[in-house]
Amino acid sequence: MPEVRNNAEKPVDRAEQHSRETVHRSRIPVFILTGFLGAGKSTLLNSVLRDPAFARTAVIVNEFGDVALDHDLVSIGQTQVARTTTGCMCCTFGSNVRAGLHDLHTLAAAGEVSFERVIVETTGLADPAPIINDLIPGGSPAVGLRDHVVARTFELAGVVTLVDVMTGATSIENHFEATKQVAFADRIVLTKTDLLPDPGPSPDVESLTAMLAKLNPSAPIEDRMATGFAQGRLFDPRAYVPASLGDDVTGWLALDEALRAENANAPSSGHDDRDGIDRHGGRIRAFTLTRDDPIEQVALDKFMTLISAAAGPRLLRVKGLVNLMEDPGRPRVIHAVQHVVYPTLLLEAWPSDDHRTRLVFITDGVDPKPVRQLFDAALDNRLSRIRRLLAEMGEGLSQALRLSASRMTRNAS
Ligand SMILES: Nc1nc2c(ncn2[C@@H]2O[C@H](COP(=O)(O)OP(=O)(O)OP(=O)(O)O)[C@@H](O)[C@H]2O)c(=O)[nH]1
Repeated sequence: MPEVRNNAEKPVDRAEQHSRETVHRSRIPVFILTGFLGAGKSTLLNSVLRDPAFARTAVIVNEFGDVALDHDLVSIGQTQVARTTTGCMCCTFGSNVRAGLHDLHTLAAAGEVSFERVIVETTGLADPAPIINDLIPGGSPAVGLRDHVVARTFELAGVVTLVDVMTGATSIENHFEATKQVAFADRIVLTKTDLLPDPGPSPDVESLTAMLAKLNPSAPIEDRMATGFAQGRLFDPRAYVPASLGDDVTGWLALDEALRAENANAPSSGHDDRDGIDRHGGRIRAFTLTRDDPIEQVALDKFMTLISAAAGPRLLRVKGLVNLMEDPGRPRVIHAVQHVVYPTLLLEAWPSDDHRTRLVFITDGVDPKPVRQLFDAALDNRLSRIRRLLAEMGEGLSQALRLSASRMTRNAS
């Protein structure tokens, strides 16, 4: 197990002090739980929600793309309440975190629910700036009664960022969203240290920790797998003070406001294009593969192996519920994060009436069409078609890689 130290003594003391203060708050604390795709947000959230101390917790889960799956994968207890929002929260104009909070407030005012904290799980691709701006005094201006109600009722109390030790460094190097998630954190948690090949100090984790400390010198860094790690403490109410996180953070918040103001003033083309800002550079795609009939385990395994070999790190995330022919009453949950395919989990029952196989893909520059074709060919065991598609995908992907490399070279010169 790597030794992960708190990287800055003074700010840790300050953060601890905030946590210990008995603050009589008039507003409900809201925590942002973020981290790049597959970092382990839902896993940690599920674990926290099982703690009786978190019985009065409301959850907002935001998902990239149109198909919500996390609401089936985040298990809430009887007294907890969850809301799912689809469409990337950071790209939605006037981010819909305020809409979600207002919805919770309305339910609470009607006496239908009661909660003492809210945890917002962002998409793995979220740029935290617009979400934070919607929740802090002096951030995005309140437009209308709804925003005023939210500002009077809720306050941002912390930003917890998870970093996967297997893929964290690559994600930070390749995706600016991952960098910003780290920089905006007031708590950082390393996940998946149990997957490291050797117990004991790891040079990779040490260099990742140094990278994180450089991006964010004040947030304490903890290891989710370390003895004594207290996940509940991550959600101790405290004051979230962006200015204490450095100039980059305050600059990004200001830039976000300017971007939103510019977008709001842009003339409408009639296509409602002011509804959102694509902050992910147009390359990131989310799509879903579905199958009505149960599928064979062997076909599923074949497809997952082929697609992860063909698309490699451009396959940012796959998650899904699978209806297996061998055991149709109990869905399998599958997860892949970049090149890492995780062991399949078994659910004892379907979480809803929808028993179709649904696989959500988030990719970087990978066209959905050949992925769909490969899925169909693998499930129907059409070997010659699989071979042809793989050859075409290989060529298509290497062309895409060459293009983006030449674009990067042009931009750099
Ligand atoms: N071994 C190990 N696996 C983990 C850990 N945390 C998460 N996982 C696994 O990593 C995969 C992704 O975890 P999730 O919790 O779904 O990740 P996420 O951040 O919610 O994913 P997105 O919402 O898609 O960004 C799942 O297979 C988890 O079981 C960990 O600390 N150790």
